[in-house]
Amino acid sequence: MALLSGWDYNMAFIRYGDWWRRHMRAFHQFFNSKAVGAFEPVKLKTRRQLLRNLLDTPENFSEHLKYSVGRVIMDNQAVYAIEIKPENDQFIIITHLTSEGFGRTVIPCLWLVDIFPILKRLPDWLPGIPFKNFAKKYRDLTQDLSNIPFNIVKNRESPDYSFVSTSLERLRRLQDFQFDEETVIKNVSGTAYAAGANTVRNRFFLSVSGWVNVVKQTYSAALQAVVALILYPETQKKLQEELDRVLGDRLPNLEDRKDLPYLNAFLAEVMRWRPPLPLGVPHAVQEDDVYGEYFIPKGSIIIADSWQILRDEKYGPNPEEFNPERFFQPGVPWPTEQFGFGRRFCPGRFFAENANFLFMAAIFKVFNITLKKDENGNDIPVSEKTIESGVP
Ligand code: HEM
Repeated sequence: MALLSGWDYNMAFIRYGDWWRRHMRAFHQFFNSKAVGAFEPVKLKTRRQLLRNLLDTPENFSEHLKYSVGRVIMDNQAVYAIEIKPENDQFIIITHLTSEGFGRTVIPCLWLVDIFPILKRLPDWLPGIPFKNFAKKYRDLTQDLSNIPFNIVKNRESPDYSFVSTSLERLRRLQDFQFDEETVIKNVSGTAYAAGANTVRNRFFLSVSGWVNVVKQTYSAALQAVVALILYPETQKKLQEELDRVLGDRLPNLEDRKDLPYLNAFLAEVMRWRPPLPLGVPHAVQEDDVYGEYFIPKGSIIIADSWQILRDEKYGPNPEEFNPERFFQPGVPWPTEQFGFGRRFCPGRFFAENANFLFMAAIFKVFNITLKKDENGNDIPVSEKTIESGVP
């Protein structure tokens, strides 16, 4: 379904092999644990704007966050070096529209065509085939998401400092390169742009009451952090106590991360408690395989149940309870399964974790997060059951 909806350039859907390895190499150059430090200035600039926006219109929390991550990816010295307008920007709107489609595309077994690929041969003119209509609705938009910004940068007269620009410039100087190298650059930038934006937008559908329901169908690690603070208010006190003690009056930067153990444990617990992709990305085995007493025939779809794995007893008792302190118990590991497994393990995790830290730490430092009031001044409660689908 992902390929039918135009996501063929997204690395998560490229089959393992040489073509995928070339993408991964290009991606790592820019997003490895050291290289992502280069994003810090643009993240800090974006954060200032985010805090101002939150102060002015806190009820638009979700919108502001979505804009901020989009801006970090698009901005100078990042992927494209394209300035984002403060409101109604076409590049942010397009991520918003495509991520709605992406969310439904990756839900395992939602589409019959994922189980019986032969169905894709059905002609487009046959009426009443939901997957054809869905794919048609999103295909052009999904392709625009990658093509439009790439072509803007490619057609610039002088190079800038973005990933796309420096990679194209390097290519021009090389005497000997593979003819499709430009496609790799386009695909990698398109993947980073889509993945960055989708980190913030939920891939599943939410129904929460309270002030977080201003934008329904939205979730993110950040939004789940807010839900956790509302449901477990004592956590907010501990976070703010640590931030005030360590930082005094200033806002945190990446250097401070090592001195904020409670905040780190809090962010890890948000990912364990409400992983953004509860069932990961489905994969298919390329060869017959045997696991324990199971024979797995070539072509079988494998779905990693990250939601359940993150509830394993190795994370301590009461897995449904939100408890950052579980990571201070001896032998309890830091969670990783929210980022997938093996060689397809998420390569954007360093970027995502840094952005999450910088944005969340600053928000908790300067704001108190409370429930929205109804017209009589009473708190509107938030339901703990925030994810309606995509969870086993
Ligand atoms: C909280 C944030 C994020 C989470 C929880 C997350 C999670 C995941 C998961 C579960 C996968 C599939 C892994 C597998 O198949 O086993 C994945 C793949 C991927 N992610 Fe992320 N991701 C996040 C943010 C990002 C960001 C910000 C980027 C880019 C800047 C990114 C880039 C990618 C790419 C390129 C892949 C495909 C890797 C491959 O082809 O093997 N991710 N991510």
